[in-house]
Amino acid sequence: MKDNVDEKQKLETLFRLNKVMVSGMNQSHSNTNQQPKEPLHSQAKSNTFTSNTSQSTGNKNSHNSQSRNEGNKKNSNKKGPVKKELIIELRPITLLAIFGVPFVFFFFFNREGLKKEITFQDFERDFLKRNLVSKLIVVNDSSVLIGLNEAGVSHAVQEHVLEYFFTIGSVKKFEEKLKKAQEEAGIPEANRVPVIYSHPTPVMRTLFSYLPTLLLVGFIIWSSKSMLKMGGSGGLFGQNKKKFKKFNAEKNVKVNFADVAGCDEAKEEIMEFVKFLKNPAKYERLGAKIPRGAILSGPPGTGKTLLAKATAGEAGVPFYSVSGSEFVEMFVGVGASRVRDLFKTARENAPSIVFVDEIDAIGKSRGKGKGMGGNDERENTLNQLLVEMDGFSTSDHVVVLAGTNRADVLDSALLRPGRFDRKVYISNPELEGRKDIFAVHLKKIKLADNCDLEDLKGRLAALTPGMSGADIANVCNEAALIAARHNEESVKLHDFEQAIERVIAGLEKKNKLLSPEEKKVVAYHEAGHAICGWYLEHADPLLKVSIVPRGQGALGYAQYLPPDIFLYTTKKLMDRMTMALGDWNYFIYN
Ligand SMILES: Nc1ncnc2c1ncn2[C@@H]1O[C@H](COP(=O)(O)OP(=O)(O)OP(=O)(O)O)[C@@H](O)[C@H]1O
Repeated sequence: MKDNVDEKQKLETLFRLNKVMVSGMNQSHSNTNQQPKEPLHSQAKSNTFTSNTSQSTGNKNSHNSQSRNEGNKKNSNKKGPVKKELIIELRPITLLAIFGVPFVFFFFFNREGLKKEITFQDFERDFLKRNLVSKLIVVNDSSVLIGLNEAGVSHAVQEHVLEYFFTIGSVKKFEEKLKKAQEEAGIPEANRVPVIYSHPTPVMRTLFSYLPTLLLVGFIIWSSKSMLKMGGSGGLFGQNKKKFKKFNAEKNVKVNFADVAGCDEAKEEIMEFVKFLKNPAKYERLGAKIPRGAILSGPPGTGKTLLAKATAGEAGVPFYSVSGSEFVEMFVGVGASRVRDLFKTARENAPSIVFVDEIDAIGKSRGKGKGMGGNDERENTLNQLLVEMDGFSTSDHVVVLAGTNRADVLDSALLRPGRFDRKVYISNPELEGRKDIFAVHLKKIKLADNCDLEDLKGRLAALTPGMSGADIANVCNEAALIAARHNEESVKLHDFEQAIERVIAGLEKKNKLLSPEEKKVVAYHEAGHAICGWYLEHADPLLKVSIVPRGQGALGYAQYLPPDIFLYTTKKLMDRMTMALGDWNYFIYN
């Protein structure tokens, strides 16, 4: 019995909640002209499809509310304090605190079970004629929700139903049927049931309509945060200063000209800048203008960066270096901004040297590749560089050096006098140059006692024709590594020879086992080269033949010592070709 009462109370509560929900729904979705602040039933009255004058409607409204109040009073007399308590509990805060979670659960998951579909005839007989209806809500022009008055609620509670509804074919027919039914029931026009038209948007549909926007906003926030984490950038639309400042700054450069060997002519050219930076007054007094900058070009590893750094070290000025490729970012304007920032810093710390490595990354001739996706951002960066170089006078005491392997592709605007007016070419070192470079790098290596430095550097220089300064530095380092691998106390000539082989031909492939037959073929092949080299008068002297596989694909190799010459006679070229084609296998197998 007690359970039954509880159940009823719960259901009544639900009715109240349902009423609040429905009234909220009406206020937001009804296609009528209701005033949102008016009580629900009086709002509804203004939407009856019976045609009344506005004055009479107002009267009817007050009449209805009055009768409703009376009804309320009667009902409250019947049910007493229970009903009053229920009304008090419907205050929003109380509602949220006490019924929030169960209500949400109940409303979303259990509502369906408490709905009851009836026919129009049922509605007419059980609700309309018994005067249980307070209003009718036509939802999406397809179904009609029955709004119950207090008596109706009691009826529904007894039936354990939260909502009654019936479906309709068309609104027009429904209206006609309702009108007829009300006439038959003898309901006076003034008391006819108000009809509200509602087109609620399902929660999920609303959510889905906002989903793309929410995803986009989420993505922007996420990418902003992750870029911030990745270092320096202030997000997708907010590149911050940190990222622009991406250049190396060395205030106290330790490298000087003694560390750069084998490029005396280049050093001489650059020396002028050093003298200017050390004593600018001497030049300015005579009205001389010192060149703004120099392009250092040449094959990779010939010491261009080293020379630029040594210039700063020699002059005792700060050195700001950046790679051309670092200017180019996916964001428009970042490159130009970095150039501005770089030059601003250099000017603030003048006298100073700015070095742009791989300047061809931004300094390529403009206009090429237009229409095929030419890189405007690169051009913007280059333009900014040109502007900056024009913008400072020699009195700024900033020298700009740039390194490139491709001076031939540079924009002519860069090379005109007043910008990079000096062009310094640094080639691979020749025998004497290699000796000097070996001397620089051998200084740092612990040599065996029986190694004479003069003799060693001569030998090594002879063994390394065509090598760049970087190759030579690599050979010295490899030799030290090999000696360490063999637990030697010092580095010997043998270690250097192994290092040179490794740098020239690649790593020895110990696992690549050749069959005796294969070894024989490789041996004949290499012997062919060797014998040609040995007997031909103008061929390069042969140094070594090996059938130990090395590197990616070589099964053996023959090493020669070509002299540092620039002109080849016909005889020399013929002998070279004979030696290259001197594959003895041909004679053996044919
Ligand atoms: N002339 C040289 N004297 C002494 N060391 C050298 C010389 N040239 C190159 N090296 C060695 O090679 C290393 C690499 O040289 P560097 O970076 O200056 O070459 P680069 O010409 O700028 O190369 P890239 O064109 O690839 O930028 C140097 O750190 C140095 O150890």
